[in-house]
Amino acid sequence: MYRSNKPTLLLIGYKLPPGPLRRLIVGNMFDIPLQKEWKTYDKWAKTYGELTYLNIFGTSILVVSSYKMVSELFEQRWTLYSGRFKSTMLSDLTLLFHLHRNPEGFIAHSRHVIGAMVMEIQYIGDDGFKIIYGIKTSLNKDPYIELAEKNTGKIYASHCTGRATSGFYTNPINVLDLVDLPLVKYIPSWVPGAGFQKKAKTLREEINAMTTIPFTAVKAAIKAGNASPSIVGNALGEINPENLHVAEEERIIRDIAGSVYMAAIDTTESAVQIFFIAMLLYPDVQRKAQAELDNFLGEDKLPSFDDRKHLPYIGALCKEVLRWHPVTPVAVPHMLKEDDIIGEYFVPKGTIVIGNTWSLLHSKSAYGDDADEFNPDRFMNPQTKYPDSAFGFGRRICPGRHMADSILFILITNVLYAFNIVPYKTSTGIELPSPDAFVPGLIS
Ligand code: HEM
Repeated sequence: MYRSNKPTLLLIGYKLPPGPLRRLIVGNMFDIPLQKEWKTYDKWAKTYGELTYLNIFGTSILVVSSYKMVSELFEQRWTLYSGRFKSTMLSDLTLLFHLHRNPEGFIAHSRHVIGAMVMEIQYIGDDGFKIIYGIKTSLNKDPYIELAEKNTGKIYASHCTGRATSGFYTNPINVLDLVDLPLVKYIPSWVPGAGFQKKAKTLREEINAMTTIPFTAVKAAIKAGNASPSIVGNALGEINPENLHVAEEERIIRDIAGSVYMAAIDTTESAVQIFFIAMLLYPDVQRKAQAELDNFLGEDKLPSFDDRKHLPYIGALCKEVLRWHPVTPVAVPHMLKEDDIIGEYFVPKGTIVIGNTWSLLHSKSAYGDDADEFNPDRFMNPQTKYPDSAFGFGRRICPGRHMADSILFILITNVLYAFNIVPYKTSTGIELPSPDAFVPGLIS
């Protein structure tokens, strides 16, 4: 394999990777399903192999479905495969989405701050978001958590390549809203089906609220002299007031904190919900985990982070939660920055590149014939691959993954130690969740 940045026209002799038949103009628009899109991606992986090529209204999409190809493209060729695609709906957004799209330039500074935020933290503890904003959250109806719950689903849905809905977004978003189709934004809003401009406006306002509200609260607290220590506070304190770019620096801090706020909450919360569903569907696993806790802790002590090394089955259970139903089953798309050659195939610049998370984490060769079942025992074998694809790929892999892992561990151990998770009883019997009932969308 070799890589070339030659212009498209010179690449005679190469073909596009295989994929479902494309229709005139719309391409594969109608091949992306409204429900459980990861199942379709999985079917494509089985039909077309490690690379599946799609095209929607002229925008190329490449689905990557093998560990070998994931490593080749997202890791070895990371300079090409780490871009973020531009969502037409969100294209006017400020730094936050520039950051997502293109990490170069002043972004080096930004990424440093994100890294510091996430890497220096082992766990959040009882104080919720104190670490980012220093804002104490309340147990009931906390406005900051509600803001995140209300909006993150929509934001993620806007980055999805399917006609997705998200758990928090009940109005379906059409694929036209989602992929980067430059001409689409010039369609007048009175054209039937083109109401996405209105949706985009609402979405922009909501994202703006998420980045601005907590940031403004921290600034007000600093001014009033009663701010708790926080990363936002520290970063603001480091700005040199004589710097000509104070406003720009503040904006960077605001948007980075906002992006962590958006990236952290809905994902982690979704993983916890998946844990509850698994415990309802697999009561034997629950009992086995509780037996491990009881054997080690006895009756007088709540589990803590330090106990992790003594609780291998719970550690395996946490990994299985991430693997069994990945929070982002169709991953967060990357964007290819230049034309590329992969073996006999040509992939054009601007292609949306999707790691096929679901298929990778349900691969029978990696996880065994029972890969569709929830079975933490598979991770008791140290040879079993850690489900890192649940956190994305290459240089874009989730920087909050260690924190997410710690949060999951402490929540799971404490819940299992104190509670039995049992199905809801109705007059007609017990109600179990269906493993097929996961909502479609980027965060499922
Ligand atoms: C179970 C919980 C979580 C899951 C499943 C998850 C998953 C992901 C995924 C799939 C991506 C995209 C990676 C890619 O583009 O290839 C991502 C990005 C990101 N995550 Fe997480 N995440 C979780 C929790 C967190 C937490 C707790 C934080 C912060 C404290 C966080 C911060 C971020 C940030 C800042 C990005 C953007 C990175 C970039 O664009 O370069 N995530 N996450």
